[in-house]
Amino acid sequence: MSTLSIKGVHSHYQEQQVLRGLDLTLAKGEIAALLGPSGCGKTTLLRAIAGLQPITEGEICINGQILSGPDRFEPSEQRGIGMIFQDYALFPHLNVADNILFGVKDATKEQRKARLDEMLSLVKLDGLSERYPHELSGGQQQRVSIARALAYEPELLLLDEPFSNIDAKVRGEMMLEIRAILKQRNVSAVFVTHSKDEAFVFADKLALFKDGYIVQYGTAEELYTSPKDRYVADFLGSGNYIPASVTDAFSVETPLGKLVSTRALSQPVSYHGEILLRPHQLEITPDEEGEGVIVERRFLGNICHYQVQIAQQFYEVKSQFSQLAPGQKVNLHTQAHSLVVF
Ligand SMILES: Nc1ncnc2c1ncn2[C@@H]1O[C@H](COP(=O)(O)OP(=O)(O)OP(=O)(O)O)[C@@H](O)[C@H]1O
Repeated sequence: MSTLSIKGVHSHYQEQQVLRGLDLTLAKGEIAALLGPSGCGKTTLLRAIAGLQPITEGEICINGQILSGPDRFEPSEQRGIGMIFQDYALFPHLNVADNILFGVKDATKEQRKARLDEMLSLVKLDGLSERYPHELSGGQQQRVSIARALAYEPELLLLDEPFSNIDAKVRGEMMLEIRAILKQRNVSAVFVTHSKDEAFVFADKLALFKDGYIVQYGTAEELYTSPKDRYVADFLGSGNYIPASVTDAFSVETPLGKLVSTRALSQPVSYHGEILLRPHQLEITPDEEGEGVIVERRFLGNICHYQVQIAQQFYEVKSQFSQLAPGQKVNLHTQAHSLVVF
């Protein structure tokens, strides 16, 4: 049984429809990222799951129990959900221990002490239980907020842009650390972010939003390698779009010649469209008789980014081969892979 199940959810603010029929399921221990540009409805869905936003159609269930539905609305505090916010929302007048134990009711003094020690060790804050929030770094405050949410043993954890106030240098490490804690406790989580890079690092599945819809839901790899449309493809990374005609179930004819797909194409023979080639999928070889010419080169450390012109078309290429200079004649190739045709 999935921990979280969202079916046909709609929600409005006054007259404005903000969520337009969302479906999403999350298995026990899975982490989903709600990803998309500003104003597309990510936070509204998170609030609806938490019971802080009413829904007008559909249902939201945890472990098969309806929390929001046509005739049901479970109050937020009875949903068994923990929340972690961008600004941590710690109580400034409570020390670390009291912040962490705030939601732990119905427990003896010994149980509370044991839970506190377990949480402090989990988030690596042993010895800091007497400190107040203003005596901690941003990263430490974030860890307290995680300990507080987990101390309450939620079925589901909701995180609203939890890393946006963390210094870029420690952000990556912090994300991996929190992900490891959630995996260790087998806690399911839903996480809101604008950033595909954060979603790639932190989540098992991505729900890409657009104007109140989820355009595609799946693993990062599925969305990256098999995007449903150009919106998904572009959100997850840059790409070259090249005119293409389907010649048989596995190949297309393009200005770069015949390209072969390792997976059957869904379009019929004679379909005219475009194929997506990511910059790293193009290989560049110097060739004085080549059809292409390098018009721009940017050195990025471990790779070089080239812009190559062939006839009227420009191609973005990322290559580990850094010896080429503007003006150099080249050819472009791609290895057989699962081609994406739109
Ligand atoms: N309290 C509110 N009253 C009226 N409209 C709101 C309210 N909160 C959000 N909205 C509107 O609902 C839509 C979705 O907002 P939401 O906050 O869910 O987007 P988001 O994807 O989380 O954006 P962001 O990434 O900027 O936080 C937007 O058009 C927003 O203007």
